[in-house]
Amino acid sequence: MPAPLKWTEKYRPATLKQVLGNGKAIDDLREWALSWERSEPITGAVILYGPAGTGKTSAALALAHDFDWDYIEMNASDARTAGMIEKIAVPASRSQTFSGKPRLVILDEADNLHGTADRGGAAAMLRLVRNTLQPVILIANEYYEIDKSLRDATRGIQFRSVRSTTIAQALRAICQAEGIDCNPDLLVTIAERAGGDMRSGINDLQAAAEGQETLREEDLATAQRDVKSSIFRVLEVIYKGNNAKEALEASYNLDESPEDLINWVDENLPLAYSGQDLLRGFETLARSDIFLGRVRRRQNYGLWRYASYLMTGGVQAAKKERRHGYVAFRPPSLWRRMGQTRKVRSIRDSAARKIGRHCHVSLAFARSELMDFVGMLLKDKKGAPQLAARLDLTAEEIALLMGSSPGTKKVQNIFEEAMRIQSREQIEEIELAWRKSSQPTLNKRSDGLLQTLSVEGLPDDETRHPARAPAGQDSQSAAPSVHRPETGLNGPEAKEPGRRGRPRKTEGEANEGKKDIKESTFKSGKRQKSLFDF
Ligand SMILES: Nc1ncnc2c1ncn2[C@@H]1O[C@H](COP(=O)(O)OP(=O)(O)OP(=O)(O)O)[C@@H](O)[C@H]1O
Repeated sequence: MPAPLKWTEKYRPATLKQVLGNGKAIDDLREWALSWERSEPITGAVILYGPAGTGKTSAALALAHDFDWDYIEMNASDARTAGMIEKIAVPASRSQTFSGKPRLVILDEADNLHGTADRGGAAAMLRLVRNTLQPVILIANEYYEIDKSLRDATRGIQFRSVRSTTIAQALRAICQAEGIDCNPDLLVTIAERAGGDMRSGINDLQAAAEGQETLREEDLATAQRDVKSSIFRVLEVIYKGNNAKEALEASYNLDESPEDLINWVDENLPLAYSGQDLLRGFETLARSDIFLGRVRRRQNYGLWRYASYLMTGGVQAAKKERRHGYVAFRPPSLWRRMGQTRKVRSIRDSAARKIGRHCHVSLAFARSELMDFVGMLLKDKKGAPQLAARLDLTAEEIALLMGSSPGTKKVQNIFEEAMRIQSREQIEEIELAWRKSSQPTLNKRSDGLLQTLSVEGLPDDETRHPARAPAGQDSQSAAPSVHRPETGLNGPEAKEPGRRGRPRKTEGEANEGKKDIKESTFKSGKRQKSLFDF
């Protein structure tokens, strides 16, 4: 059964007028857009910043709708940010649309670059906003987490928490649309609890009211209790309760997979148990881990059930001695350690994946046998850019393979030259496609021609062009969405439920996006020079 549509998506404002509150921010945004319409832009880019759930992303999307602009949207916090900004957002920001109207470039989570120490991404974003020929909107929660140079090059527009009366008004409208009879006092309670976060208010209302004819106080209380079913409460039930079924059921409401939950139980077991209880507890946990291993090896998720029984009810049953007193639970230290090296590991794996794909060997083989070899090849000044272009390496990957830092001139030169090689190849492909085409005039039947070109005309060299690469693990997450007003792709289904910020795309959606990128590339065919003029 498909997951029910989140009300936050169902009722996402379609126009700027529908974005409630933050009148000054909306006026500033509109004024900036009008300056672009007059071709006298106040600034190339603006940063919409402020607390979560206050309508920043909605306002950016609504702006594109109101002005009938194409838009391309990317999540800037992705590990491959620098490369994707250079390859997708920069060309999009420097090329004209077929209609001649501006194309809005939206980069969500622009402040997360700093957190992931992605200096390459920050530098790419700075280049983007300084050289853009198209309007760019950066979205962030923390203005001061964004590099100062980036702040100086843009205009900041602040979004503030939404007033509870405004949230209550939105909740009332949703209740009416859903045909639910809602007591206004209850709506005010939900709105006040939301603390200025409209998304949170709408989510709370949905949790309490969906499927009901009338919203009652008890529904609200139950929904609140469910929300509070946090990992700490589940740990409490496991270690302190004496009903195995209850321990298992408590874990059902958690937003954690058994793979994550076992780390929590493992970390906190020595804090909660001692002596023989601790020994038995770890024995049970070890058995649970065996099932998790089988799930991973066989991809048989049915076995999660046994792993979950053992790590919740099983661990609870291992306790013979009743314990009292407060235990300060803590998150798994394994995660803390892994978090410190996660970035490096993800760069290493993504480089190995690209090498493996190109050499037709497994990721493991590429990692253990070929990485050093490729590193050596990259030290050859002449061949390095060509190799980096073939493998589609990012600056971080080149640096890792060469054992240097991404900021060094050597690495930057290879990366930039590789980008130029890729761009040249793209132009050649486009020219080839044009030559192949039997209908060279754009004016007549241009849409059909563009369709033909984008679907059939291009040789599909997946390895060189990540925008067209097969939706592997990494390309999936970084794939941007390109939208044209007439395609109607910007519907509510575009966002994955339950995820903050922009959605990760499914394979199908990512491929859809890639086809659109091709189309919009061709739509700007008239201005190919600027499109590839890095
Ligand atoms: N000002 C608003 N008016 C109407 N609806 C809103 C408003 N703010 C948020 N919402 C609702 O909350 C949802 C999430 O809002 P949105 O994604 O625009 O928030 P955001 O400020 O970009 O949050 P984040 O910083 O977490 O990305 C929207 O889909 C919409 O349903």
